[in-house]
Amino acid sequence: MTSYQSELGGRSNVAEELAESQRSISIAEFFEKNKHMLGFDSGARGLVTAVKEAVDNALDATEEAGILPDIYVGIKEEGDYYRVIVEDNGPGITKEQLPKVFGKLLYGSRFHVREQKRGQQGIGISAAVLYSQLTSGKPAMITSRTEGESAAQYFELIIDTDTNEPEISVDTTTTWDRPHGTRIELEMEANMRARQQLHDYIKHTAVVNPHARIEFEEPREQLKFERVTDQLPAETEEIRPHPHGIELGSLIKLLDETASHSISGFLQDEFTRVGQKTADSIITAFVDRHFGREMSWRPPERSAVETAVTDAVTNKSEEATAAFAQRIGTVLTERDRVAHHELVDIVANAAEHVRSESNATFGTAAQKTTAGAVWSVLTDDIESDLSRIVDDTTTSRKDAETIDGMARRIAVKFEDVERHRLQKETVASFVARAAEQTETHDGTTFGETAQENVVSGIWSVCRSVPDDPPKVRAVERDRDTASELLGAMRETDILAPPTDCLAPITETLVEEGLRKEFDADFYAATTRDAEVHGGDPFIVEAGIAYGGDIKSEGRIDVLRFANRVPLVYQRGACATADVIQDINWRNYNLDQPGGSGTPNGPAVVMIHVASTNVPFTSESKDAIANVPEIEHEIELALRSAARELKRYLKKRRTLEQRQRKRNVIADILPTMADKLADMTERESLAIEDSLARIMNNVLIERTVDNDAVRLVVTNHSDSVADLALTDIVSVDPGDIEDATVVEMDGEWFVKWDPSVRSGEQAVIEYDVNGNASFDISVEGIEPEKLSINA
Ligand SMILES: Nc1ncnc2c1ncn2[C@@H]1O[C@H](COP(=O)(O)OP(=O)(O)OP(=O)(O)O)[C@@H](O)[C@H]1O
Repeated sequence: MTSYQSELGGRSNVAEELAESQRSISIAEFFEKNKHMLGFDSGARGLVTAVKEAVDNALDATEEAGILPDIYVGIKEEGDYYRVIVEDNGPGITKEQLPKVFGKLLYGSRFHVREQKRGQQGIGISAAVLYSQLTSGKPAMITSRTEGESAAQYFELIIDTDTNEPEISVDTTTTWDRPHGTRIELEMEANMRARQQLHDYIKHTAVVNPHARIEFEEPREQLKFERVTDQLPAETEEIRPHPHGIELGSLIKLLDETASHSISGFLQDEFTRVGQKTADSIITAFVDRHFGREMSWRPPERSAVETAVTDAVTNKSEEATAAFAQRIGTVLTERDRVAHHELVDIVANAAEHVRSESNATFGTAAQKTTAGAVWSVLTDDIESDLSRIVDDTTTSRKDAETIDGMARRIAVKFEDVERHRLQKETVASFVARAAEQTETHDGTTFGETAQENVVSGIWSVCRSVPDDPPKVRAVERDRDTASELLGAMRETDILAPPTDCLAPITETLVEEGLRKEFDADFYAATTRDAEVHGGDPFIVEAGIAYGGDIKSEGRIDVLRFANRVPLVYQRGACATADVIQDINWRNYNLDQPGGSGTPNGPAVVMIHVASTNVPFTSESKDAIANVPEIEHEIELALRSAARELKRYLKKRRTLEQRQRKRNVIADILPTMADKLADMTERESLAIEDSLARIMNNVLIERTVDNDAVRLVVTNHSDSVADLALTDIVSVDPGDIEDATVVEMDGEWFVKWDPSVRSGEQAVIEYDVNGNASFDISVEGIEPEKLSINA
């Protein structure tokens, strides 16, 4: 860079020279220099990112069109380069859109849409095109066919980085065996060092997209994932922003763009979950913030009110004045408290009342004078009113002197407040100042909680004013007013956003996905209810697989997904990692050396965040940002799945203890039985029967007497046993009462599902002709709780 340091003193020249070298930077130029931001920081990573961007788009496009995805991913070595091919059976892209979709960064259909999609930014696939042209010098080759078109479009293009526009070198038609869809071929400088991540991405994509058929071919390996369901994910709906999640800048932009004039219309038109009632509540809170509320005071004696009115009114007959004064006195003193605007109303209504009764008129000027006079009486002794509020709202016993001191000091501050109309912060500042003065002058502290209580006490008797809220244009023009509206929106209770814009994987499929991928002993899954962050709804799901073939050494594996896309990089920078490390996994019976960090053991944890806008840490969408609302939900989802794991592990431990006990008894019992038989010269005991009784087990016994077979279930446990028994018999047992018999390949499957209560027996009997063999299997009970003598 040119140095201007020697040109001391000639600052204006430096500025001019600098000005000459300043020019705008095209987005494509920017990303050309900052490839890492988009996940193209190395050849190994570039390959994974290119595949990921193209496959995510393929899945989005097919699902949007209601088509079950059929995707081919190929990676081929081409001399020093690699060629990435991704093909889908989606709706295809029109000839007009195609060059921009692939040849222009920040061009896409999802950026402005509040709906759960894999793609968000309109940058992914064009970034892959940019990376490919940068490293290989070759254009992107794209084939696309829309439904019903006789031929497919074929384009070769690069991105002109100066203009961020596509530069088309080939534009022709071609034949293609797919009736509709898109195929993209990119050549790039790359290597297969990230083979593991690539495989993980493809495998895990298949896990959370069981409706997709994915074929994957790379130089060394070929993988095929058949679809396991014909059910497309639930269709998602686009939604408007939620009032709780919007920022001030976005609110002002919406105010600028809306066609509504009133705030009520604006709120109902532009936001989700805002109907007339919610809009009214927001507006009340907005008016409170914008105009303030008016303090209401306890009415004085009726006679004082009447005297004030009589003294204030001139030029009216005595009779009419008395009627006017009486009316005001009656209505006012019937009220618990009265604020300034209420007083004005009371006076106006009294004037109307007197006019209808006696034809005497009290015009606007008379009403104003009257209201002024009554207001003086009403606010004559606000100190004792405030004293009562301070006393009622402070729980710890403050002495009367402190209470009165506070009340007196707050009351003084009302003197300068017109109509006693003020914002809550002003009330708070009055109270804080009064507390300060009380401490200085009386030496008594009035703590923060006590101050807050007094503020709430005063604010709760302040009345909302009837003024109309400002119109949309006025709010949009004034940042402070817009901020007041935003505060009101955030403070109002509003239903959580609808979730039809989200398509969670669902508990069943999370569990099934884990089953497909891991041979474990135990699985648990949770799908949380929707929550909001930044105006966008989101749902967190979590799953745990434990035991079985999962490796037990080292840290547990964590599978992360965002909008059904596996996240394979930046594990440590992800909100999921922070949440996992902060949980005390020892509480859930997992090994966690030192009591913090990722736990050890034979477990895999899966976390899915679905949102209309997943907050990623960067444009490469590798890691979820630390948004507190999302972290909280991740924690709750994980804890819920972990609780099930804990229950399972506890039960397993109990069963293991039970098994150990059984083994010990089973060792001793035969010896004891033999000894006893010897001594008593009786037949030896049926060991299994005794064992079952000692262990409180369910006992299954078969006896065969000549051809008669008797199968008995005795329940020694203290709960009902619902069993599913299958006895495979080598000869035809004929029909059996209470059981079904199915013949298969010369064997008879006797199926019996007895439900046996504690302490009871169930029996079936059948005949076999000749020498039969039996093989029994039992389901519906843990093996540790079962004794079989059959
Ligand atoms: N295979 C495809 N079939 C149909 N349309 C596609 C396909 N690939 C991309 N598109 C269209 O091109 C647009 C741009 O895709 P791109 O990958 O650049 O961005 P995105 O998917 O919207 O967001 P992100 O940058 O987060 O990936 C998409 O929004 C979509 O409208």
